[in-house]
Amino acid sequence: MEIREHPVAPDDVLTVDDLRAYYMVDGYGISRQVKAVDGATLRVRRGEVYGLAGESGSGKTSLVKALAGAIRPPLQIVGGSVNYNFGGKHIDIYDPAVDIRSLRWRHLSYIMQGSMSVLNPVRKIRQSFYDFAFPHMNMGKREFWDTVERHLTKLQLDPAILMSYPHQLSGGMRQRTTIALATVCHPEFIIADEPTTALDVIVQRDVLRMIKEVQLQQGSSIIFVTHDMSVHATIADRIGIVYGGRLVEEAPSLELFRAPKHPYTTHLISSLPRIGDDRPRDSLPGRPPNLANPPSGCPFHPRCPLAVDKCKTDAPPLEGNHGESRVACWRAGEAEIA
Ligand SMILES: Nc1ncnc2c1ncn2[C@@H]1O[C@H](COP(=O)(O)OP(=O)(O)OP(=O)(O)O)[C@@H](O)[C@H]1O
Repeated sequence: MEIREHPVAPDDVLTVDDLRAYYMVDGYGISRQVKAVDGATLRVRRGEVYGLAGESGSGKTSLVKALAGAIRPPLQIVGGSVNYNFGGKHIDIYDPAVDIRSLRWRHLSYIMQGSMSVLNPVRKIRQSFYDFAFPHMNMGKREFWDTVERHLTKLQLDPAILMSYPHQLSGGMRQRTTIALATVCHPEFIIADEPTTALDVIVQRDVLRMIKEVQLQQGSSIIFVTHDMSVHATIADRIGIVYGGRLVEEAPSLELFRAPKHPYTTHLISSLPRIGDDRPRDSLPGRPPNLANPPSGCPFHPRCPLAVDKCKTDAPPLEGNHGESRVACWRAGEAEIA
């Protein structure tokens, strides 16, 4: 594996430039490209929680698969780059000389959607820890089990769960166990795709608290994916909004919630329930774009209340105009929160 000194920005753990990942689909003799990730450029800093938001089908999962090096056909990388800075070493994840398996668990942990299924249903939890984590820990068995128990205790999980079968745990416990498993090797970077989606609100809160705890204890950087903006408000330091396979806005969380600049973000925030305000919320007319045949210009223009002619022909670049925020919109900042 080629490991070079990282050339830039020592505080950035992840540097993504113009990443494009398409599904190459053949059906009835016709080939189509689904442009699920269409030119993503972003940075994630050491120790930060970067939230990725956007409605179903916008491309969040495809983007994080590309970031985790978990690409399988029909998804293909068609351009751009994904670079990590692990402990000062620069790793281009799509360099053929890089063995992604050697990065898993210790450097890069990917908690994929429905990840509770990694727990083998017919074996005790203990066995899953042994199978997945032990080979990466460089220690003897006794020290390994001591480390696992300490880790579980720190995350407020009873080590007795090691002797349970997955079906004996509630959904929330299973998800927390999966997160404990994914973090026992102290990875520098964690990608978690919708880890709280199937859980009720109370259990969701426990899982979020646990993820925050991992970040504080281990100093890991985290990309956290959810369509639920209220979860982002709880956990994310910065948020990227994905629409139609593109990043359309990015800002520190407080700034994004206080003063969203993209009309789509403004809509997402206006739809959040507010205490004492039970007025019905307007839904967004129209449907998300078909990424096999995306609209010309800005992907949001067919649904945008502010669209002008230029939006139909010219795709706006994702640009920062002040501070840390970036937005891709010709009419940035003109929509108001309802
Ligand atoms: N195996 C596949 N073949 C073809 N197209 C796909 C495939 N998987 C996903 N897509 C398409 O890629 C686009 C992005 O999907 P993706 O799952 O990344 O979105 P998402 O924002 O994560 O949505 P969700 O939250 O529902 O998972 C969608 O248009 C989807 O239909």
